[in-house]
Order: sequence, then C-alpha cells, then structure tokens
Amino acid sequence: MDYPGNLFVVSAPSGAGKSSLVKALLELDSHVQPSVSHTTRAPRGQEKHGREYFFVSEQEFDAMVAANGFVEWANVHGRRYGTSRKAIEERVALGADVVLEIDYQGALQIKQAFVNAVLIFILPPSWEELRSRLERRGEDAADVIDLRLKNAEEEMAQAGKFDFVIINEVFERALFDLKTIVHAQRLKYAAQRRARADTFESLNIP
Ligand SMILES: Nc1nc2c(ncn2[C@@H]2O[C@H](COP(=O)(O)OP(=O)(O)O)[C@@H](O)[C@H]2O)c(=O)[nH]1
Ligand SMILES: Nc1ncnc2c1ncn2[C@@H]1O[C@H](COP(=O)(O)OP(=O)(O)O)[C@@H](O)[C@H]1O
Repeated sequence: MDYPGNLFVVSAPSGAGKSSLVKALLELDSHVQPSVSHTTRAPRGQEKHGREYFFVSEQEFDAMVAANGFVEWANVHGRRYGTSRKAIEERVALGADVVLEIDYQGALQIKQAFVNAVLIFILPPSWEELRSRLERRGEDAADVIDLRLKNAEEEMAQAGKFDFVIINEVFERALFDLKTIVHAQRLKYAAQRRARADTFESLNIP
C-alpha cells in the first residue's frame, strides 16, 4: 500500500537506547508522530497508560487479535506486544510520518504490509555496555535483565535484514544518523511522488 506519510520502524535489543533516541527525535521533529503499542507487560515506574503503551490484560489482547485489530504483533521476552491498525493507518493516510518502536519480528511483518516502510536497527557498542545500560536504567529485575541479554543475541543476528543500522555509542552522533535517515527518506518519497504526478500530467491522466 502506498500512503502519503512515511513509516519508520526502529528496533533494537533491550537497553541499546531506542526509546531515548526516538524520544529525542520526536522532540526535534514535530512532523514525526509515535505509534503507541498495546502490551500485556506491566507498566514500569513512570510509565502511563496511553503514553508509553496501552497496558492490557491477556484477554483484552486476545480480543484485539481476534478482531484483526493489529497490523502486527509478537511475543517478546515472554509478553505480547502489538501495533493497532488505528495507531498508524489513519495518520500515514493523512500524510504524517509515524515511528514504530517494535521488535524485529514486528518490523518484518510491517515491511510485508507496507513495502515503503524504512527499517532501522540500533546496535549497542558492546555487550558490556548493553548490560551496564540495562543495569543503570534500573527498571528491570536481575532475572529480567538476564533474559533480555540472552534474547539480544538472536535479535542482533537480524540486523542485516534492516535497511539501516545505527551504532548508538555517542548518543548525539546516533541521533544525527537517525535524523539523517528520516530526512533523506522524506526527500526521496517526495521526489518519487512528484515524478509520478508529472508523468500522469504529461499523459493527461487526471
Ligand atoms: N512486535 C512488537 N514489538 C514491540 C511492540 N512494542 C514494543 N515492542 C518491543 O518489545 C520489546 C520490549 O519492549 P519494552 O518492554 O518496552 O522494553 P525495552 O525495549 O527494554 O524498553 C522491545 O524490543 C520493543 O521494541 C509492538 O507493538 N510490536
Ligand atoms: N549513547 C548512550 N550512551 C550512554 N547511555 C545511553 C545511550 N543511549 C541510551 N542510554 C541509556 O541507556 C539506557 C537504555 O536506554 P533506552 O532508551 O531505555 O533503551 P531501549 O529503549 O532500547 O531499551 C537508558 O538509561 C538510557 O538513558
């Protein structure tokens, strides 16, 4: 499907810094809007229902799956996460750029449904740094951190399937890379749409 808005998908192993990077991008670029996912995991400290996630029960999640309410969903670290159709379709149809922070399984499902979606993978500079970021964040219990690090290996092996890979070592540099990808993509699709419009005009097709 082709929409006037662009879809950006950002994936990373837990702790690599994707939420911080996406948050900084949203503050800098008012044309980009976040997609708020649904999850069956419990909220962390400061998280609010409807802001970071819609926190729902297993039954509510089942009902949305049955109603075909998700464009993609996946099991991640033992919990379910999904992107509702409503979270993106209306907005890209109106020309907004939407950014999704989702795992690699969801990212690959999105690429099937939206061929023009841009997939971006964030890598940490090292294993040691990934662990210490998860510990410094101080939001997850030790066993949760261990599970996330164990899953990181499989997740990082998927980086090659993405359109772009950013190494988040120096934060400002990684943010610059992310902004550049967003701007370049906007220009690319704007140019493509213009070229298509010119072709229709020259052929006299309304
Ligand atoms: N497939 C899919 N993955 C999601 C969605 N929302 C969040 N995730 C992923 O679920 C994983 C866990 O997210 P979260 O519990 O917020 O932990 P964090 O990544 O450590 O901040 C991350 O890889 C997210 O990108 C979604 O709607 N769909
Ligand atoms: N480039 C960076 N250098 C040092 N710490 C970082 C960097 N990027 C993010 N962090 C920190 O690492 C932790 C994990 O970042 P977060 O954005 O929550 O990761 P994710 O959303 O990928 O799980 C947070 O405490 C964040 O402040």
